Amino acid sequence: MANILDEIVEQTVADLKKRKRKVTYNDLGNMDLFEKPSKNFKGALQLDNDVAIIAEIKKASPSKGLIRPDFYPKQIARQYQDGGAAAISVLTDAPAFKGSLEYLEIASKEVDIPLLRKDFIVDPYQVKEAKAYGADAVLLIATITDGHQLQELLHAAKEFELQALVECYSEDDTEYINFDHMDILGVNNRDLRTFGVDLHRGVELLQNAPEDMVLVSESGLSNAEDLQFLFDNDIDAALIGEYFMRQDNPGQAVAELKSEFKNLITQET
Ligand SMILES: O=C(O)c1ccccc1NCC(=O)[C@H](O)[C@H](O)COP(=O)(O)O
Repeated sequence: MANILDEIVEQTVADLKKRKRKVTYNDLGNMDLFEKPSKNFKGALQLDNDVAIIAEIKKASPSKGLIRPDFYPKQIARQYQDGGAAAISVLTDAPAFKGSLEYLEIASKEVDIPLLRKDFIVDPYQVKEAKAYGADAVLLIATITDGHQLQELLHAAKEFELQALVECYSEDDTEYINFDHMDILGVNNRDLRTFGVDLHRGVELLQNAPEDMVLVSESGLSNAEDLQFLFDNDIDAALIGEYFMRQDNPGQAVAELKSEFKNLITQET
């Protein structure tokens, strides 16, 4: 059955054709940020006695429409860093999320914490593009690639010194992927047919991962109890977009969430 990802990928492939005509694969290597040394995204997610927060710059989404009308990516990136985010995810898909590669570039020039390009990556060109616009890591969605394509994209990430967060949606994905060539695994808690989120299902799926994998829970997270649940299940990081983007000061919201979570786990021990 076709789902929202099929529609997004179809659009991505069409847009990609146009972008490749404007900026060739070789041209990407001549862009200023291409030479910027990559930061350690994976290392930033491995905190002692804590759940790392990957805060997302997200203007809109297919499930919620426009989320943040007053949208200033430079300010948001700075606030996220000041609020204690371990890393920032930047949505660069334009048609479905009103994102842009420019937001990635802006964030890269503003902050020192690692940046994840969150998009629907199906072509090594997009991996090189991520590097050229200042990303330190890329999101690779297992569901929209076959095993061979995923390996090709992981290889491209390695070539451009980017780390990869491989995202799964269901058991079908975790069953076919080859864990040998990856070290950060995410599960998206969102059901692509209903857009409902189920944190427990996501955490259950992450329990199947090899022991040394860095684990990320994505979508629908919004409070300290959610983080506590992840912490109790040995999940390393939480990727949070909408909740922060709906707050007046997204960075302050990161700081408050971190502090509430700390209080909770202090009570627990
Ligand atoms: O956000 C959506 O509506 C969406 C729909 C279909 C595919 C992906 C989608 N979102 C991308 C993401 O994975 C989220 O932006 C990210 O995990 C943060 O989620 P949230 O905290 O719920 O904004």
